[in-house]
Amino acid sequence: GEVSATPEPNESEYLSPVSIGGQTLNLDFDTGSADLWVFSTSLSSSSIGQHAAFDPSKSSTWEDYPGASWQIMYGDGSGASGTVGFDVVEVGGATASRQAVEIATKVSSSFVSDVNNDGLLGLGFSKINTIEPQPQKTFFESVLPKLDQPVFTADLEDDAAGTYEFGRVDTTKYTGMLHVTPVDSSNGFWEFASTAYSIGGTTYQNSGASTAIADTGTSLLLVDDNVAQAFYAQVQGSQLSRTAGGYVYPCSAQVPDFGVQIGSSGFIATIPGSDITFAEVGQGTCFGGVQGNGGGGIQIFGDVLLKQYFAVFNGGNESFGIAAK
Ligand SMILES: N#Cc1c(N)n[nH]c1N1CCCC1
Repeated sequence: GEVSATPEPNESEYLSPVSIGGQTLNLDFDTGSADLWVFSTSLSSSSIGQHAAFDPSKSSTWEDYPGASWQIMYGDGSGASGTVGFDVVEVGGATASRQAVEIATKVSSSFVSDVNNDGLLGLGFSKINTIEPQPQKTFFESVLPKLDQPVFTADLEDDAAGTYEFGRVDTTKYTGMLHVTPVDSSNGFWEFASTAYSIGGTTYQNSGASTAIADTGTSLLLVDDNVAQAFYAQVQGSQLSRTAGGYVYPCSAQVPDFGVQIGSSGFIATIPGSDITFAEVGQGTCFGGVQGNGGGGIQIFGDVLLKQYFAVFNGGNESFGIAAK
C-alpha cells in the first residue's frame, strides 16, 4: 500500500500521528534509532503531564511479551526504558499487524518536557533495537514485505509540516535526479561514505571521518571536528563556546554555503549559508546548525541537511538517495 503521515514541525523533531491498538500518539520518526517506544499509563502522572499515554489495557489487540524489557540511551544523554508487547500499528495507511511496542515505565526529563512528543518510531535497522532477550523488527521492517516498493521517503520542511511516505517514491516531490548511494547497515544505521565537503563552493577532502548516517532524529549536521573548524574559520567572529555547547557567531555574520558528500560518487549536498543558523542564544549571538561530532568516526547528517532535500530510504537494496526539491 502507499501511505503518508504528515509530521508536525517542532524545532528539533518531526512528529507523525501513529495509531497503536486504536490509540493515536504523535511519535518522533527517527532513522538514527530502531526502537518504537511510547509514553504509557505505567508512567507517573507527573511524567505523563500533557503527553498522550498508551494504555495497553484499553487495546483489544494488545499481546504481552512476558519477561521482555528495553532500555535506550541516545547520544544527547536522554533515555527511556520499560516493558514490551505487540499490537496493531498503523501509519498513514500501512499496517503492521503484530508490531513490537515498547512501553515506557521510565523516561528522562527531556522527554517529559518535550510535550509534543509521545515517543519514538525508530526507522534504523533492528540490529540496534534494544529489546531483551531478543531484538524485534522496526515498523518499516514489519511492513516491508507488503509495500509496493521497499522504501520510505522523508520530505522534511523548515517550520512547515514534512511528510513520511511508505511504499512509494512520489516523483512529483523532487526535481532533477535522485543521487543514490549504497548503505552499510552493519552498525544499524543508514550509513554511507562521505569523504569530502565544500565551503563557499570550494571542495575539500575530509581527512577525518569517512562515513555519515542519515539521521532524522537529530536536528544538527555533525561533521568531523576538523571540518567544523575549517568551516567556522570562514565565519567572522565565530568561536567554540563551551557554555553554548558548540560554535556560535554574531547573528549578523556572513555564513558561507556548506556542502557534504553523499556517497563516493562525488555528489555534494549543499546547504545555503542563510539556512545554517540553528538558534539565537541571546545578545545577538547565534548557534550554528553545523557542529563537530566530538571525534567519533561517524558524521551525523540530521535535519539541517535533510530538510533541504527529498530523501529516499530503500530497505530492498539498502541504499539512501536524495534529490533537490
Ligand atoms: N542524540 C540523539 C539522537 C540521534 N542521533 N538520533 N536520534 C536522537 N534522539 C532521538 C530522541 C532523543 C535524541
